Amino acid sequence: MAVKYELIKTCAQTGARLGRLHTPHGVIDTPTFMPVGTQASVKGMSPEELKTLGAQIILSNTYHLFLRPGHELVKEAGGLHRFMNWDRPILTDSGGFQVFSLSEMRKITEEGVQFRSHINGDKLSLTPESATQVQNALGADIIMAFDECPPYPAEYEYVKQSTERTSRWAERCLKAHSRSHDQALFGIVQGGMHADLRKQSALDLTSLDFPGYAMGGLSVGEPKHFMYEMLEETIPYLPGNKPRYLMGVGSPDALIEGSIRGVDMFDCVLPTRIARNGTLMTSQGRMVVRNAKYTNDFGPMDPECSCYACRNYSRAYIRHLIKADEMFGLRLTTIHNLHFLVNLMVQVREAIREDRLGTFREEFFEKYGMADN
Ligand SMILES: CNc1nc2c(CCNCC3CCCC3)c3nc(N)[nH]c(=O)c3cc2[nH]1
Repeated sequence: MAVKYELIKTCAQTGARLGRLHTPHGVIDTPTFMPVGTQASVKGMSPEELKTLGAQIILSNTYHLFLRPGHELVKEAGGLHRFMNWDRPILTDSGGFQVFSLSEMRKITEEGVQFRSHINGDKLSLTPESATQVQNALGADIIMAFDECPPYPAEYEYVKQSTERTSRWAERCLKAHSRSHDQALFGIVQGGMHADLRKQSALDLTSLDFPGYAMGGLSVGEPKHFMYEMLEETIPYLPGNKPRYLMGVGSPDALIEGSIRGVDMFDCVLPTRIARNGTLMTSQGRMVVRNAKYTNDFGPMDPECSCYACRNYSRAYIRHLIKADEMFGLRLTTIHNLHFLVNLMVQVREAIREDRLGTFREEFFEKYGMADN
């Protein structure tokens, strides 16, 4: 088994678990937050900086790399690890979600999805087979089944048909997956906001015995309590000895709430995306450093943070760089936000080890000010 999940312990206070995910490119401590590098780069970050802030695995994406530069080129370069000089684990998403969030003119059939490139308008298609073959060529350690993420809200009947088709697609991915690359193919549970469809999807996928399972179709605009309810309706039907990945989730409160419910892996573009407009996640809650009130503030962005940006630069300096549209400003805010979430998961793992994640949740929410996150 190329990718193996080792359950270390379950938190006595909650349903959270401490684990280690062994992959051909190294070990990942779980629960883990995975920085997103959509186009084979975590925007503005070097691999060395990512390692310094503690990233153990990063994400990339089939849809984007299929369109540009093309998976054959990445394969010719020796695969994604060589191409981007990242020698730790990589996970690639299968592209289905991005087709729907990025491209126009798309058409979905039993065969797969037809769409126009958002870059040059070319007519393209992705199927369970081709999405799997692209990911095999890219060479990530963990690859995702090709699925449809139903829109939210959506009619029950639509979600039912879509979820059943996603289960048929998952079987086709398994058949197309070439095992020569030592990669692990994870299944993706769908089912919208319907407990019965979530259960059926989980049963369909676990009958195919994947090495890991993602929960998709969430973090699509639904109220957060719907997401948490769907986790509670799904996770009991997933095997305890396999990792669980909640796709597209990464606000601090959701990482804690998801971990409490037994999620092991998270990814989100939030920290890098909000960093690019000068919004920071700090121990005191969110802070917009470009705000005029920081003009003469010569203290660190977050007094409790030990990241490179907070140790060496002031709010006034970073505010100046962002106002002056200096690239270095966005690099510093990105370094901080990624370090904040990676470090949050270090604290979550510590709390699980010491059976106090429920208490940690209360303390964190109190300080972070669970207004908007
Ligand atoms: C933000 N919310 C959200 N994201 C979802 C995503 C994307 C997760 N992030 C992937 C990275 C971002 C670009 C490179 C890889 C989802 N992906 C899939 N395949 N299926 C979902 O149901 C699915 C559902 C998701 N919900």
